[in-house]
Formats: sequence, structure tokens, C-alpha cells
Amino acid sequence: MEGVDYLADERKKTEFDVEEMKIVWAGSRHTFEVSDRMAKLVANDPVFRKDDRVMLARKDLFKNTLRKATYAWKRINELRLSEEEASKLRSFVDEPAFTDLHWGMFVPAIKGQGTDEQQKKWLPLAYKMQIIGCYAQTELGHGSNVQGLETTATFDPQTDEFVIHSPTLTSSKWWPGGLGKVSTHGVVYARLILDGQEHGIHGFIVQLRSLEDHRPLPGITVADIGMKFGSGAYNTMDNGLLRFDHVRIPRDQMLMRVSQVTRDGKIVQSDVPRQLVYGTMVYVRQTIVQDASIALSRAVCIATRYSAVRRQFGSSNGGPETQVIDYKTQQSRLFPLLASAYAFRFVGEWLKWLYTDVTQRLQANDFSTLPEAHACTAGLKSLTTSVTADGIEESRKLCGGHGYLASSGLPELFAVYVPACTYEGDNTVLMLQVARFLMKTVSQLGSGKPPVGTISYMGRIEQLMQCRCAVKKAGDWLNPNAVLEAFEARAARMSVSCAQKLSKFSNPEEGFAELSADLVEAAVAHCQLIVVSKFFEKLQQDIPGKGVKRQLEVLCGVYSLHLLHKHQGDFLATSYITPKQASLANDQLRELYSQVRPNAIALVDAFNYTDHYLGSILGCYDGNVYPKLYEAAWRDPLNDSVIPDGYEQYIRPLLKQQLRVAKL
Ligand SMILES: CCCCCCCCCCCCCCCCCCCCC/C=C/C(=O)SCCNC(=O)CCNC(=O)[C@H](O)C(C)(C)COP(=O)(O)OP(=O)(O)OC[C@H]1O[C@@H](n2cnc3c(N)ncnc32)[C@H](O)[C@@H]1OP(=O)(O)O
Ligand SMILES: Cc1cc2nc3c(=O)[nH]c(=O)nc-3n(C[C@H](O)[C@H](O)[C@H](O)COP(=O)(O)OP(=O)(O)OC[C@H]3O[C@@H](n4cnc5c(N)ncnc54)[C@H](O)[C@@H]3O)c2cc1C
Repeated sequence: MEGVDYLADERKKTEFDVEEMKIVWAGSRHTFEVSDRMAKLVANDPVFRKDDRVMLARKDLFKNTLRKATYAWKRINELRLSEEEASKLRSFVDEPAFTDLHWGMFVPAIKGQGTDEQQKKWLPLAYKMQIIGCYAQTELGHGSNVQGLETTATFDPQTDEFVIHSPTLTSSKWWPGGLGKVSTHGVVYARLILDGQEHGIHGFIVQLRSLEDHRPLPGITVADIGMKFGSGAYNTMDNGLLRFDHVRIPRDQMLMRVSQVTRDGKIVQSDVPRQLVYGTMVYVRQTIVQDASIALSRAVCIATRYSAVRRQFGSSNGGPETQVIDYKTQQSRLFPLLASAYAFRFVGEWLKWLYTDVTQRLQANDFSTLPEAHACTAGLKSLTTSVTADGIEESRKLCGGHGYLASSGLPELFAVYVPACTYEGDNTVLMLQVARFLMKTVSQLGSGKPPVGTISYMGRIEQLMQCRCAVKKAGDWLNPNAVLEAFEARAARMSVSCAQKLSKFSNPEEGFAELSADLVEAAVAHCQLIVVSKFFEKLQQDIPGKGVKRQLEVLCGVYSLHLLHKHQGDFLATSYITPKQASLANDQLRELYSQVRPNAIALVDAFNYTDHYLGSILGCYDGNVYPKLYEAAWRDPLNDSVIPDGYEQYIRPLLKQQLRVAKL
């Protein structure tokens, strides 16, 4: 039955202009056009096939990734793709590769922390991929605690060189992507030692492998760290280990935008704050927030389409059973994830703007917004990746048994995605950074320095500590001001409560450690407020297209009210709402689910994902799930023969033995 759209009836129910929603989702008509073109380019090229990935052994998998990455690079050059087009192409290839770290961390580290001269020397080589780089920060013994790294870079004034050394086993670099088998160079983070004195952690460009024969250079030990979680998944990446035995590099290979080491071994600090050594992480965390909406929307697209296809129970007079998407329980698990995907898309868009703004300011030596940019990128990275990882797993469960099949696409998506909760900063560690920022803000209230940006609500602290929710009926929860005030009051009260408890400790660091679980909850409340408020800000923009804005209003309501329902303990405990008002919020939420229901399929169609990109039989556009599952089963290598390998050796003797036992 080729060409039949099994979801056509669902698509007929749509109450808004899907083509216009595609533009909103993409960010602009231009971005939509680029994205659509690159998605089709990848989907129509057999080299980018990925349905066999989970079956491949590690060596074949890795070689396959090398082949795809090299071919992608060839196509990028042949077609003279812009950076934007190349980056979209890479995301539709949908396979973690060494190129991610080269373009996503090595190049940005040199751009952000290198002097003009260093950029001039290294960037052209990196842009042409004549050198391939990685970001070698984490060690076997230390990841979160960057100041605890043990690798040393000792200046030798005799030769004008740094000596890079791994003094202990735990100082071995461990995890850097692209390092294990591919990178020729790395930005290596190490403790700077000048004349026996330590001067903190700095980045150094170190050549690791020969550009002639790819062998490790003298003094360097390098290898892959081994198989990771899941089949296929992140095993396409060569995360590596690296040890240095007194490796010498020229002095001008220390990245010197933040601090310089002079010929006579003295350190000179520039005006740039030392935190800029962490700048690459701020950049990548911001991209991770944008990627969260992509990963979550993929999972939700699969679960939504399948929930409309799948029927269980409720048949009367031999008629069709109920579509599982019509069960309120299914809706209450699925629609908040759909709304979260849209919410993360818009907060990601805003965060990109914030990052661009802070970068421009840094170039003009204005460092004032750096702490807020750090708090926002750290907090939103933590929040969005945690929700997305959990959301992918929930989507798998929403698809019942078939969600557990590799061909649903969900197991691999989860396995690839879940390390995002750990890399670029463990999510708890990052929330604690947000909590520090919040406690600092509260302690400075009344100092005459009004809080700005995402923290400006703290400037109305007296009002937010006293106000009470005015909601009287369920529909009042549709008022953006009511919702915003609720989230502001909750976040402000949780922060103030933590600050009050902290003030009782004579040693603030001890207090911070003791209260850290409460502090993380306050930080989560602050980050959820940012997402909710950026969704409302998006709705204030001019949004064309029949019914598009209306749908987004419904999704914004679902996003904020499901959070209010889920965290009602916070809202009640801080005495902003009453139990009755919490119950009214839940009534309104149920009503909103009914409004999402007819538009659910169209809302996931608006992501504009090709079947190739989704990589899921359950999520295919035409909804023709069962014949495809049946065909896919027959393609499994186990079904190559009727009698399995091993029958003669194991099954037959076993059966024979059973027969003998039976005869006795
Ligand atoms: C296949 C085809 C390919 C074809 C090619 C096509 C090419 C196209 C382009 C492709 C592009 C691809 C893009 C891909 C994207 C990249 C993918 C990423 C994959 C992921 C890889 C993972 C990498 C990593 O994980 S790297 C390692 C990350 N490590 C961490 O995150 C460590 C976490 N720890 C920390 O950040 C810190 O140590 C911290 C903050 C926890 C504590 O530090 P501290 O010094 O001890 O800090 P503290 O005393 O608390 O703070 C001091 C002070 O500094 C402030 N601070 C801290 N951090 C920052 C910061 N980052 N920025 C600014 N300020 C910061 C902090 O607030 C304190 O301030 P004050 O309170 O004012 O003193
Ligand atoms: C797939 C993947 C790719 C990676 N790629 C790279 C790369 O390219 N380059 C690179 O340099 N690194 C890379 N990493 C390393 C990554 O950045 C670190 O693993 C990450 O920063 C977490 O650090 P950790 O492993 O030391 O965790 P730990 O800090 O050891 O965390 C263990 C536990 O301790 C808790 N914990 C730690 N500190 C605190 C605290 N202060 N308070 C409360 N709880 C705490 C954490 O919440 C966690 O539960 C990668 C990691 C993965 C998984």
C-alpha cells in the first residue's frame, strides 16, 4: 500500500497553518529553507544511510563514521556550503564524530582564548582540516573540578618552551572526543608552573600525532577509552586517553588572550577576566540548549505519530479500538513533552542571542554580563538536557513494547543523548553554579545595584515575598501575568529561604554544602522561570499564519501549568497559591490537553523531520507502522537462515538430552 497516508484523518483535524508553524520552529524562512534543503540532501544520499548502525561492531562502526565524515567534508567543499549549511548538514547526518569536537570546541577554544597572532597561525590550518583538533580538559581523576586538574605545563626559560607532563595515573586525559584515534592536535588544559610557582589552569595547543604517518609524537601515549553505553550511539566517537612524558612545546603555543608568559618566564594578566579560560564551555553549553529541543522534538514526533496509529481497547460492535493518544493519561505524559520541545526551542533561540551579545561586549572589554551568561548557559544546559533525556525515555514507554525495538529509533536516541546530562558539566554541578549566582544576587539586594536581565525580578523582592495568587477560576490561569507572577514568587521565595538558612552558618562554604540539595531546587525554579518567561516573550512577537499564535499560546499554557502541577509543593509551601488554586490549574491543564489533541500530529509535522532523520518505523510520516515493522524483522541477520547458527552445537544436543531424560 505504497503512498497511503495512514495519518491523513489526523492531519485533516488541524486548526492552524502548518507551513507557517514550520517557519516559526525553524526561526526564520531563510533557516527553514536551508534546513529543509540540507535534510533532503542527506536523506537522498545512500552514503548517509544509518539504519544498519546498531548492528555494526565497534571497528566497523568507527570506520563507517570516518567514511561518512570525510564524505560530508568533500560534499561541503564541492557544493561550497556556507557555515550555516555545513552545520545543518552535520546535524542531519546524525552521527557523533571527531569533527564535532574539531569544529565545536577546538576551533572555538583558539578563537576565544588565542591572541590575534595565534588565531592567524592556527585557524587557517584548522578551517581547511589540515590539522584536526580536540578539547583535552577532563582527566581520569578530575572532570568537574577543573582547578583540580593535575597535568603540568612547566616553563623552561633555557629553551623558551613549556614541558607538558602527566605526573600521575589520575592526571591522564580521559574522555576528550576525537582524541582516541583521529586528532593530530589538542587544546590541552594544564597547571601553569613558572619558576616553581603555580598560576592556575591554562590552555595549550599541543601536537599529538605526526602529520606524516599519524603515529603519536615522542613522549605521547594515546588510545581510545573503550566501548560506551548502548549499541551504535556514541560509540561512533573515539573518546580518548592521553599521557604526556615531558613533551616540549614552544612558548607561543600557550593560548595567551587571558594571561601571557613573557620570554623571561613572567606572567602578565590582561584586562580579560580569568574566567574566559572557561569560555569554550559557555559557548558549547549554549549550543547544547539548542540541540535539546531537537532531540526532544524527535522523540515526541515518534511518540505522537505512533500514539495516533496505535489502538488498544474500547472497541464497540466490532468497530476500531481507541487510539491510545485519546487516553488522558497518554496526553498528560505526551503533551507536556511536546510543549517542552517548543519551549526549549524558543529559550535556545534567546540564549543564542544572549551569547552573541556577551561575545560582542567582551570584544569591547565590557565584562559586566559574563556572570549572567555563565549562570544562564549552565542552568539552561542542565535543565533542558535533564528534561530531554527523561523525555526520550518517557517517549519510549509511551510507545509500549515496540518502543523497545531498535527500529523505533528511541533506544539509540536515548543512548546518544543521555551523556549530555554529564558532558560540558555535570547537571547538578552546573545547577550549583546557578545557586551561587542566586545567593550572590540576594546578598547584594539593597546595595543600590539593581539586578538586571533574567534576575531583574529580584528587584521586586518585597512585592514578590508578600503577594498572593489572585486566581479564582480555572480560566484565570490563562492570564500570562498570573502565571509569570506565580513562577517569579516561587523562585524568589525559594532563593530567599536558602539565603536566610545560609546566613545562619558561620562558614558560608559549609552552609552551601549542607544546603546544596535545597539550593539546586531553588536554581531549578529560577531556570524554569526563565523558560516560561521566554515563551511568553515569544508570544508577544508578530506571529503570522492562521491559528499559529493560538497553538503556541495553548502550548505555553501546557508548559507552564504542567510545571505548576508537577511542582505544586513548591508553590504551596511558599504560600503563594492555595490548594484550591493548584487544583484549578490542573483543571485548566486538562482542558488545554483537549485543545492540543486535534492538532497534535500537525504540531509534530511542523518540525519538518524527514523519515531518514527520524530513523524510526514508529514515527514515519505516513504512519504505516505494522507492515514496516514486519519487513524490518525479516531483515535482521538472525533471520538470514531458518535454522540458526549454533543449532547443531547447542540446541540439538540439548533437545536430545531432554529426550533421554524423558525416556528414563
Ligand atoms: C559528520 C560530518 C561533519 C562535517 C563537518 C561539518 C562541520 C560543521 C560544523 C559542526 C559543528 C558541530 C558543533 C557540535 C557542538 C559540540 C558538541 C559537544 C559534544 C560534547 C563534548 C563534551 C565536551 C566536554 O565535556 S569538555 C569538558 C567540560 N567540563 C566541564 O564542563 C567541567 C565543569 N566544571 C566547571 O565548569 C568548573 O570547574 C566549575 C564552574 C564547576 C567550578 O570552577 P571553579 O573555578 O572551581 O569555580 P568557582 O570557584 O566555583 O568559580 C569561580 C568563578 O568563576 C565563575 N565561573 C565558573 N565557570 C564560568 C564560566 N564558564 N564562565 C564564566 N564564569 C565562570 C564562577 O561563577 C565564579 O565567579 P564568582 O562567584 O564571581 O567568583
Ligand atoms: C560522552 C562524553 C564526552 C565527553 N567529551 C569530553 C571532551 O571532549 N573533552 C573533555 O575534556 N571532557 C569530555 N567529557 C568529560 C566530561 O566533561 C566530564 O565527565 C563531566 O564534566 C563530569 O565530570 P566528572 O566525570 O568528573 O564527574 P564527577 O564530578 O566525578 O561526578 C560524579 C558525581 O559527583 C557529583 N558531584 C561532583 N562534584 C560535586 C559537587 N561539588 N557537589 C555536589 N555533587 C558533586 C556529580 O553530580 C555526580 O553525581 C566527556 C564526557 C562524556 C560522558
